[in-house]
Amino acid sequence: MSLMTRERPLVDWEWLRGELDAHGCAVLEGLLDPRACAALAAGYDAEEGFRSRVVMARHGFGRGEYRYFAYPLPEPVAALRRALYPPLAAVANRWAVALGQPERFPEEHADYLALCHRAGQTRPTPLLLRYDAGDYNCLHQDLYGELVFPLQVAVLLSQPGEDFTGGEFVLTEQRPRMQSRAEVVPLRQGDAVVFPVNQRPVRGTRGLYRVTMRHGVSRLRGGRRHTLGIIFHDAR
Ligand SMILES: O=C(O)CCC(=O)C(=O)O
Ligand SMILES: [Fe+2]
Repeated sequence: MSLMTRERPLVDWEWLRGELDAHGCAVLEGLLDPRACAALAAGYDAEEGFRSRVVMARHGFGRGEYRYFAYPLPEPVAALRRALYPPLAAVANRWAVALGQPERFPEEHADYLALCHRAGQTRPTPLLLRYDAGDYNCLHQDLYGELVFPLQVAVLLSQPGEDFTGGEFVLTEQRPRMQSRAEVVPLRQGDAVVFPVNQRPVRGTRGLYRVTMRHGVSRLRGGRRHTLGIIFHDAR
């Protein structure tokens, strides 16, 4: 999949960088078309292609379930992971400099994965999530080892209002010695939200400071909601 057509870039990376710096998150509208969304969501029930299934209530993660894809990832998922990584790595590197962190991220995802694999993080992290009425996802961070790529993406595969109600994507930002700030991200089917895994730099009146981010999903009031999660580091 190419995120750039000759006529029009599918993603305005300049704009995205500005949104991420200013607000910590950004929405890529219509990243997947409804057919691609439906095909991915229907794949949730496939017998093969996944390495594990997690029932959230069993772990205190919330209510609902998810499945981690196995390698090789389905082509649309692999293509998205590959295509979204380079521009996000540029943001990640700027953030690392701003936060005074020593790590730098290679330009290509294959090279970053090689680092993960060398560090023993070899299991794929892209996942499909499924929520039914009453389900929710507690605020969390998707950390799976020492190596953390600081941005991740979630694509809403279902149509709000039609397939489900409630179930909003929520981000919280915990500021040092201050009260936390919440953000609800409105998404339509096929929209992707880009957000920080763990921390991000915020420009305050007295310089840069570091905030801790968490994400989750509010309770579904009805219907069924599927999401595709794209995390760029692999898991131990
Ligand atoms: O279902 C959602 O919108 C959130 C999914 C999630 O937690 C993730 O992709 O890491
Ligand atoms: Fe998550």
